[in-house]
Amino acid sequence: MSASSDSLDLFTPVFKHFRRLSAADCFTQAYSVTSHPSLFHHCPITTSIDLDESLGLKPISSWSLYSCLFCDGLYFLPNPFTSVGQHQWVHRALNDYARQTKTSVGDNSNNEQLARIRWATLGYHYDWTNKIYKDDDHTKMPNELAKLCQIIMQVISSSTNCPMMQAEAAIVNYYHLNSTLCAHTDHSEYDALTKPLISYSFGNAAVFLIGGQTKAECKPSPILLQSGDIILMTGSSRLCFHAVPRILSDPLLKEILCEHLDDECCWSYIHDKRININIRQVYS
Ligand SMILES: O=C(O)CCC(=O)C(=O)O
Ligand SMILES: [Fe+2]
Repeated sequence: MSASSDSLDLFTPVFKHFRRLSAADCFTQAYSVTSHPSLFHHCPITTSIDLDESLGLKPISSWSLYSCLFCDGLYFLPNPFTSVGQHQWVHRALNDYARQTKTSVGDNSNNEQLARIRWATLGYHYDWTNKIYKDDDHTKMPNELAKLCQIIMQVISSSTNCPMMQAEAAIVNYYHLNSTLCAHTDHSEYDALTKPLISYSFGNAAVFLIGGQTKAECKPSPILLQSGDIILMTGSSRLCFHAVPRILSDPLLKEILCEHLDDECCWSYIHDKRININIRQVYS
């Protein structure tokens, strides 16, 4: 008897493929603008905004924005951060976000717990057990994170037909080199289909897989995410299955953060980790 289309899983075999692949082959097989230019469509940026220095961004005139031709509604903004900026965001994720809020290792992480931390939540806290947000479980969204989200949204939505979004909840994911994130969809936000989700990567590289709204719809596509890269999921991509099968030690990381190697604490953490910060609007 053949598998019904509902039970057909085109996602897991690709996840397993990238789990097993050599790091060198992951770097070449996962899509980037340089390795697979025909899969990315350049979207000219038409806006100019004065940037607050605390955001650690390069001038907008130097950014390149792409829509991903392999996934409708997915946008890719290769690293718009300065190396000082990337360091600042890693520093905030470790020294502020991991210590002040709810995390996988309790509310007040010390240095030993920091090594074990897997996630932190900010703004409306995600309840992982019940897969909901509660309107009475909320801490302040850090100002600089809300500001960063607003600038990125303004640039992308003025250059595409992507709607704006308010930063109401953030999940910070802390990955070791052998960590994975299983296939899932992010559908707990009230207006998930019309409010985009922004996702920032810092530290080592990752293979990010994005497929269809069911695992049977299509094979997932692999994207290479490196330090500073931003993706935005809107439209139909917002509800697509995605996963991180692989974290890759990035030989360029030392060079990117080299000016800041005197910050021993940050480097000793990030040299074999990846940090992902993703931002959502919870309520409509
Ligand atoms: O680490 C990533 O790039 C993805 C994280 C993610 O999908 C999530 O937290 O929902
Ligand atoms: Fe997700």
